[in-house]
Amino acid sequence: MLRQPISEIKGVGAKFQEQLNELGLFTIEDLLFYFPFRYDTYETKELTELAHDEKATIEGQVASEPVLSFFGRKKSRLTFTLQVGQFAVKAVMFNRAFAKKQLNPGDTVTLTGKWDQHRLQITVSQFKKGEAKSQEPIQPVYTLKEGVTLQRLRKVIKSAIDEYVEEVPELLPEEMQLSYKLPERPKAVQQMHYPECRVLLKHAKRRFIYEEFLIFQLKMQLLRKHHRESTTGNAQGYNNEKLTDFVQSLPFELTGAQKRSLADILKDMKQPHRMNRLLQGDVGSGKTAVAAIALYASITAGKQGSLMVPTEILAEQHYQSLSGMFEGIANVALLTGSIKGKRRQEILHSVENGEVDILIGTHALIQDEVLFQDLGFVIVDEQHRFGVKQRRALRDKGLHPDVLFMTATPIPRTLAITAFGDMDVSVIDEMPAGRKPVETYWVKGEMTNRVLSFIQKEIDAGHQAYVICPLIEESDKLDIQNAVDLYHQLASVFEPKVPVGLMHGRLHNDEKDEVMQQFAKNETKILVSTTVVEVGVNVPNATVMVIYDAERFGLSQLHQLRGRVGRGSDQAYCILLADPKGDVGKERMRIMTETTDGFELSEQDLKLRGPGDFFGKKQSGMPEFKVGDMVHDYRALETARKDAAEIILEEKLEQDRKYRVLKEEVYKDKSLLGDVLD
Ligand SMILES: Nc1ncnc2c1ncn2[C@@H]1O[C@H](COP(=O)(O)OP(=O)(O)OP(=O)(O)O)[C@@H](O)[C@H]1O
Repeated sequence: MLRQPISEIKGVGAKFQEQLNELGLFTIEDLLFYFPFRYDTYETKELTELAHDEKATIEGQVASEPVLSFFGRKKSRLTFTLQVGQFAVKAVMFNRAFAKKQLNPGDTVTLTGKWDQHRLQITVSQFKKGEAKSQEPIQPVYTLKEGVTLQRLRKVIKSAIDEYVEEVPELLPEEMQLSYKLPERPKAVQQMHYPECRVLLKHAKRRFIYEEFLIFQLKMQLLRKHHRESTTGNAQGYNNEKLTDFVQSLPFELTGAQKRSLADILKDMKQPHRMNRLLQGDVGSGKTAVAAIALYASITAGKQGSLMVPTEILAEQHYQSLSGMFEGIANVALLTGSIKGKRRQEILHSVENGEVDILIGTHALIQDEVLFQDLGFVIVDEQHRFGVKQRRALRDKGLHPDVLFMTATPIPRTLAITAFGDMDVSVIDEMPAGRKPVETYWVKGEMTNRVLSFIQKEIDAGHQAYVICPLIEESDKLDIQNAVDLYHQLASVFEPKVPVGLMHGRLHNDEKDEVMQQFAKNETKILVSTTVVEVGVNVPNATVMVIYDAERFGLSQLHQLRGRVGRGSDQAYCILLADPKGDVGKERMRIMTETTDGFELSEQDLKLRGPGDFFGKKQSGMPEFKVGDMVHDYRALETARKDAAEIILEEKLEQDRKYRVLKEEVYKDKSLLGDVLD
């Protein structure tokens, strides 16, 4: 019955039906689940608690004879004084001349309207004689379209509820409803539209938030399961002994979190299905170390591995460090867009004939000409910078390579489990021992000289510094000009005693290599750079990070930049040079100085910017929820995720009749039925 068209409802004629259709409302069910986006409450408050310029409801006694005046054509204004406790409030009503007769001095009335705190004035949009208590306290407000007024929509929804709400099917089995104390579905629908009180509304919302998240999680996890079962993958029989030797040869002991992540990865490798895992960890937490070990494991299984990174600088850096690590035990090669001609052909050839064990590179790795002999393992660093297509292209090069995505961007867990609900996630939530949090200071532009002498002091102590110049998004030309200017400026202050290097995106690759090498070898002491050093660059001797015009960066980016220092055991410093104008800018600077925890920071960033902005709109691919909010309702999201996992593990949708309705709802999504994965 709920699937019947809206026209079945009394009072919905052809025209109204069309207008409702434009709102996406076709069936009675659509209408019942067209929830308000906001609720207006007409609960009275003390005058002192009212917010200026906001809607308010007040109750008081008419204290003066209402004065009616006319202006324009047919327009009128009615004013009177309302005594509210000890305050005399001026009430103004437009175009309600009729009300003059109804309002007599001494009458108790309840007025709703826009409150002007400064003038103690209310511009009335609704009035009612009598005390506030007799008013309906909570009013639903819906998204509307031309021709559909709020009153009309409320009325039709009311009719739909009166006649059909009992037919709304219960999706959740009783045990679930009971354990979370969720109201029954038909009752909850009713409360969403016509809440009797705040508490009941809250429970109704809670119910739909959970339900929405649960269905979403079930879909994501079913996709993941399907993905596993339908891909053959390869069980990689790595050599445990060799692996242990390798881990022991590292100059440090793995942290507990690194060990746990590694165990997750190795377990996936052994499974016959394809690994699809996200390795997430704060900057400098040691993801690359884990990746290297995993790559080695794959090599001991007789496969080739590949590491794909977002910038050439990073590719070069990983190439240097992995070549060192694997010296004598594996053959590492580098392939980037700038390696051309004969050298390129040679590399391509040795990748194809299996001489190369590990290929490191940028997007160049996914080009058609690159063929592997037997690609078993692919690591994609900074995954959200790669499109889905690119990831797939690389994956398709091997038979069924295991894929590990790494991200240094501290995606809040809430978002990770939502956005990547179809992946397994390992988190490195522990820093290597001996790390000291980076001390962060926010200083005004006028203090630049003091900052420069601080840099000098650190250099005297044997350390090095990064100086990041502002990023100008619209123009990387200007960006580079900035870097060049700043470089000259600093060189004139520090050189020749203290050599300064310059890095930016427009440099030739050979030049980039050289600049980076000089800095890594401590030949240059200060590196002036644009944000190209943002990700992954690892020079543990650098202890100072100065960021010019820091207010132009988002929190996550500042954190990434800051992560370039504090990678060794020496105390490191991050200095934010900023003169933010707005509150958000100031707030960002304050947060940066207060926390070095990337996860906390990104949660804060999310609050300041909203989820859409977090990954950048285009890349976001974030699901949209009707009732739930991923940030505020993250606990419900977590619970739903766990419950969904259990339901799937125990095959309740298939086996348990109590889950039949839920199953139908989940499988309404056609993508779960066809072969549409990846
Ligand atoms: N368990 C450990 N103990 C001590 N040092 C470690 C440990 N693991 C990694 N390191 C060192 O810490 C530094 C950062 O590690 P790594 O580059 O693996 O981090 P990351 O998470 O990849 O960093 P980023 O996100 O910034 O790229 C490196 O110099 C590395 O050698």
